[in-house]
Formats: sequence, structure tokens, C-alpha cells
Amino acid sequence: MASAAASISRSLRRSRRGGGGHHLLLLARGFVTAECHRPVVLHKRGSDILHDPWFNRGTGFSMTERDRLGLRGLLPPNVVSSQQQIDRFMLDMKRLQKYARDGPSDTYPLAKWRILNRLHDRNETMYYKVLIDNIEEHAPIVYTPTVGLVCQNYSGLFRRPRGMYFSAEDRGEMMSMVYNWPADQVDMIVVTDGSRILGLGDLGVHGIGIAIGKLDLYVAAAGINPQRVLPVMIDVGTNNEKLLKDPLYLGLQEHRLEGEEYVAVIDEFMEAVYARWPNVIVQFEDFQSKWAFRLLQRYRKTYRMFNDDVQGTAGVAIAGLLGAVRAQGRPMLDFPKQKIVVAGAGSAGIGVVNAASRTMARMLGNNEVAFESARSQFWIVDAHGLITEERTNIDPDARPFARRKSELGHQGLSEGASLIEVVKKVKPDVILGLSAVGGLFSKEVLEALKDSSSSRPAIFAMSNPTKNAECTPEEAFSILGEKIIFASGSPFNDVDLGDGKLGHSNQGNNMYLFPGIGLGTLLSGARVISDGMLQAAAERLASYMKDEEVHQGIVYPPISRIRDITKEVAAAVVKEAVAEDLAEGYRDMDARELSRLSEEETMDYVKQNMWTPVYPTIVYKKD
Ligand SMILES: NC(=O)C1=CN([C@@H]2O[C@H](COP(=O)(O)OP(=O)(O)OC[C@H]3O[C@@H](n4cnc5c(N)ncnc54)[C@H](O)[C@@H]3O)[C@@H](O)[C@H]2O)C=CC1
Ligand SMILES: CC(=O)C(=O)O
Ligand SMILES: [Mg+2]
Repeated sequence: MASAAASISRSLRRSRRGGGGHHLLLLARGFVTAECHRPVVLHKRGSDILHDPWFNRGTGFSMTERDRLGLRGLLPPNVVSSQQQIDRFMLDMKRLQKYARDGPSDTYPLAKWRILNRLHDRNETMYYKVLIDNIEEHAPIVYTPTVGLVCQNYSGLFRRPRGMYFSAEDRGEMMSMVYNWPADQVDMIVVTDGSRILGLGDLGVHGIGIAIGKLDLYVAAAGINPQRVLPVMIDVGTNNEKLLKDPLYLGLQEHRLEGEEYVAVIDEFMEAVYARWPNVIVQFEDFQSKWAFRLLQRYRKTYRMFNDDVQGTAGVAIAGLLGAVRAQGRPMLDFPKQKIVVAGAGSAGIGVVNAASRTMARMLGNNEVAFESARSQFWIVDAHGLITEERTNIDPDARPFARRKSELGHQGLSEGASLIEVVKKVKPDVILGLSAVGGLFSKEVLEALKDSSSSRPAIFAMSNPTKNAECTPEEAFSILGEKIIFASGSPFNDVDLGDGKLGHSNQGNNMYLFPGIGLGTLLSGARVISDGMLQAAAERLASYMKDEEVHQGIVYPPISRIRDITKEVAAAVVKEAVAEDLAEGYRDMDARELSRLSEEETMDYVKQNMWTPVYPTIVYKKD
């Protein structure tokens, strides 16, 4: 043994000197193991390996290695060769060079994202301090619009995994895989299947970026402890043909699972995460509409979960619509008189119409007549035009809002009428876009809105990211003048209207609600997230804005106030959970004590439980 070792070390010395012939000969005969091929004995597992630059090989770990080392789920599912890893890295470098040479480009926001991401990997406390202290500057980088660009370029940007990946190949394994995640406590999961990322379509496994971005806001706005958040990608394949052919794609290269097979994967994931973390809250994000509604109905009575695109967006839209009523100098109770044209009948559009019509109906007495009256205030236009009862194959989620045959004649409208026709005939108070079609609110549509019956017509161009906005604030203000209310899903600058006047550009994005919904649910210990809790959140956001602000056309707070508004939204959610007898308490605060808290005390309780980025005292303790 000793002489073999001596022989290897002699060979190695020779090889360093350039005379390794004898050693190579021995290797070829199978007598010795090359130094680099010797097994390495590791005293760590799971994410500790991924954080160790000496042992980490990222996506290069084979499936058996992933199982042996407790890595299953901690990496994107596609196992790639070291050459592919190098190709991916070089492609990213070349893209940067090309951008630098050819500009203008998206390089600048992507470079900012890279810098922030590196800080995130190095020092979470400092990362969140930087994010919170400069939220106005950095939210558009970690969130919309840049997060969309990040997802589109994810294979090049990918450095270190963040979050968990559950793939169709992991069926039967999820219950054990969840234990590969290093944290014993997880409060908040944001999960996506990557099928509709912002308005960018199916980005497959690269959609994990949106879950990471949303959780950044959970930490920054709601003060959820960053050690207790978990971004999740469920990879059931992709129908994006480009990704299916891309050798550098990080996900499963097969078409998406459908039907019962798909549902079985999501069921297994839900059972697994709730088995390990029974109190976790799961936010569903950017699932294509057909699954968004079905999964929400499937889980909302059993688990503490909600769908941000359906329910968060609805609440934010309602708050903005109520602001638009107030901006006209009318009481909020006049909301049921507003005529609203919605472009887009997906998860977001139908979610808004559902919740907004329920708000109207409540104001009108909450009976059948009230619901019918509320319904008749909405006109929904999708890719095939106005949705009416006459449509064949009507989407069941849109059916309740299809215009009735009896209404069509006297309005001079018919099935499939174009958006411009609808705006001309209806003369709506509001046009609201959740279509993912940039520029849909064309010059003609905006011109037609000049005949709106409102003194202050409202334009909500809510699609993301920026290029998908139905119109820009410049377009809206230049055609319709200074009186309008304008909101967009991604941020735009205010518009200089001359004479020292500014056209205010609001950001109407579910970021004003989802962090507070999650935090309020956590701190109330509510078993489920009820419609009442969501309504309370929306009403709190609406009433947060002062009369002076709404009269100036400011219907949403600036993002610099997001931590404060989130605290208030969370307190409203806690109060409602208590009122509905859903609250079970959190830590030392049991349900009975929660119910005794005044509004002010509830707000204090929320504030006390928000994490802030300060370095804690660290104490060393031997195992
Ligand atoms: N601002 C915010 O907080 C939020 C914005 N969104 C945005 O909403 C958009 C839509 O999301 P989903 O509803 O989930 O997508 P989706 O793809 O399910 O729905 C899009 C809808 O737009 C319709 N549409 C397509 N072309 C149209 C046209 N020319 N005219 C009228 N309608 C047309 C489609 O028929 C479909 O009904 C995305 O861009 C997303 O980023 C979604 C959630 C929140
Ligand atoms: C904001 C958001 O959730 C979306 O665009 O999908
Ligand atoms: Mg979304």
C-alpha cells in the first residue's frame, strides 16, 4: 500500500515536471486511480454543498448524486454536462459583449439585477437593507419589468440555485424531497409552473424568477423573515417550442402534462409542503388561466393559499376603481353606477370582474337583483371581441359576465364586437386592460373614450411588463387631457403636461396587496384565506389614499410607502380573520387575545412582527 502511494506521488511529481508517461501507463492498466478521480469524502449534504465552491457543480450533479447528497429539488431538473455549463456561461458573456457594442439594450437593468443578485447570494441582511432603503429604484429591477427580462434570460443568468424545483420526474418523491430544504420553518411559499410569466407567456422552468421576485417583496414590504421564504417552481414541462429545442434550457424538455396527470403533480406538491410545514401560506403565481381558477377552487377551502393573479389583482383593481370614483368628487357608494370595459378575460381580467361586481352588489344590498345590476356594469372583450351569451364554447369562468342577448340590441352591439366599437357605444367610465397586448388601447380607442360619461375617465393599462401595457401615460394624457386617472401594471414616470402640471402615473399592481394578505394571514393564523379577508385588504388600500391625493389623480400610494401600506393591509386582514372566526393565533398571541386588540394595537402587533434587516448578535455553540 505504502509503496503504491509512493509510486503515485513519484508519478505525480514526474507529471508536474511533464514526465507523466509511466503514471498514465499505470492508469491505463487500471492499477491506480488518478488524483482527480479519487472519491472525495464529504461531511456535508444538501444546500451546504451548493454553497461550497470546492464541491459545487450546480446543474452538473447527476440524478443519483442528487439523491445520494440530498440535493433533489434544490436544482433545476435538467442535468447538464460540464461542456453545456461552459457554453451557457460563455453565451451569457457574449450577450453582454454584444449589448455593450450594439446598445441601446436591456443590459443596464440586467446588470443591476446581477449586482443585486450577487449581493443576495453573499449577504442577505445587506441585500434587503439596500432593497428596502432604495425600494423605488430597485423594485423595478427585482420585480416588474426587469424580472420578466431576467426570466427570459434565465439560463444565462443562472449562477446559484434559489428555491426548490419539483418536476414531473419527481412524482412519488416529493414527500421526502421537501426535507432537502434546509429551513425547519417556512412561512411563505410562492409557487409557479412557469406557464404564463407576466405577459410573456410560457417560460417554463425559467419562470422561477417571478417567485423569487415576489418573495423579495414579501421580505421588503411585509417584513417576512427571509430565512422563512421559499420560491418554488413546479416543472411539468413547457409548451414553448423555442425552449424545447434550446440545448441550454434548464428544465424538462417535454410538453406540459395535462389533465389528471398535471393535477396529481400539484396535489403531491401541496401534500408534501403542508406535511413538513403545516402552517405555511402558499401563493400561486402566474399559472395559465385554465389552471389558475381550477387550482384555486380545488385548494382554497383546505389550505392557507390564494392566487395572486386572480385575487390580489382583483383587490388592487377595486381599490383603484374606488379611487377613480372619489376622484370624480363622488362617494364610493356610487361605484355600482360605473360602466367598466375590461379587455382580457384571463385569470386577471375575470378575477377583477368577479370581485368588483361582488363589491358593487354588496353596496346595492347583496341580493339577486343587486348581483344582476352589478353584472350589467361590465363589458368584457377578449381576443375574439365582446363576450356575449351568443358565443359558442364560452369559457365557463367568463359565462356569468357574458352580455345578455336582450341587452345587445338596444346598445347596438353584437357578439365579438371590437374594443373600439364597445368603447364608442358604451361610453364607459373606465377601460381596464389585462390582455397582455401592448398598445391595445390605441389612439382610436383613446379618442373614443373622449365621449365617456365620466368627468374623469380612468384608464388602467395593467398588463406587464412595460411593453405589454395597453397604452403609455403619455398616450393617454396627450389624447384625453389632464383630467384622466391613469394606472399601469409596471412603473412609468409622471407626464409633464406643461404649465407646471403633472399627469400622475399610478402603478396599479398586486404588489400593494399580496404582501399584506400573506402577512395578515400568517399573524392571524387564519386557517384559510376568505373572500372577506381579501375584501378587507382591498378596502384598506382604497381608504389609505387621502381625498387631496385622489383629487390629484393619485389612486395608489408611491412604492416608497409600501411597507407602511402593507402593515395596514395586514392589520385589516387580521381583524377580518378574527371577525370571521378563522383566526387561530400566531406564536404567543392566541385567537382570544387577538380578538381583544383594538385597531391601533393590531397595527402595533403587525409592526412588531415585521422583520427588519439588522445584523443579529451571533453566539457560537458547540454541537
Ligand atoms: N397589474 C397587475 O397587478 C397584474 C397584471 N397582470 C397582467 O395581466 C395580463 C393578463 O394576465 P392573464 O389574465 O393571466 O393572462 P391570459 O393570457 O390568461 O389572458 C389574456 C386575455 O387577454 C385576451 N386578449 C388577447 N388579445 C386580446 C385583444 N386583442 N383584445 C382584447 N383581449 C385580448 C385573451 O383572450 C385572454 O382572455 C398579463 O400581462 C399580466 O402580466 C396579471 C396579474 C396582475
Ligand atoms: C403583477 C403580476 O402578478 C403579473 O403581471 O402577473
Ligand atoms: Mg402574476
